[in-house]
Amino acid sequence: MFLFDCLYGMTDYYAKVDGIVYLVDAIDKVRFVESKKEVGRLVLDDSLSQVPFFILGNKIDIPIAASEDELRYYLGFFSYTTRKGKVNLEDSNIRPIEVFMCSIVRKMGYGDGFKWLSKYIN
Ligand SMILES: Nc1nc2c(ncn2[C@@H]2O[C@H](COP(=O)(O)OP(=O)(O)OP(=O)(O)O)[C@@H](O)[C@H]2O)c(=O)[nH]1
Repeated sequence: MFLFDCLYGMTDYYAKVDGIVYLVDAIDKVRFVESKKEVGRLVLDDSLSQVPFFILGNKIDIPIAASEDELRYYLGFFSYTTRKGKVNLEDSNIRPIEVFMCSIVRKMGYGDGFKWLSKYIN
């Protein structure tokens, strides 16, 4: 099961969650503050602490879209992501977390995110 986007009131389902995908509109910069709060809430949720998490910044086909680094910065993940290779989690408490950019209408980018996520799901 994946948690997709912000799903308030779904804590009953958290025990079954294999991965979290949080979709952000990369052109709606005014709402980055709201996204930062929601992402922070999910990241700090103890019941999801081992769950791989990726953020998808959508609409990169539009020139004013935030870049990947901007999104990392605005969501508070600049030095916190685990990068796109696979991290060995066995000897650490690191939780896989990463940012990917995509354009859903152009059908590009999100596949990389799901491939990355699949490395951490048994
Ligand atoms: N150019 C472009 N447009 C997109 C993309 N993804 C969605 N849209 C369009 O953006 C418009 C608004 O859709 P969303 O951004 O999903 O908005 P929403 O979820 O309905 O509304 P909010 O939750 O308020 O953001 C629709 O017309 C979509 O077709 C994309 O990757 N690129």
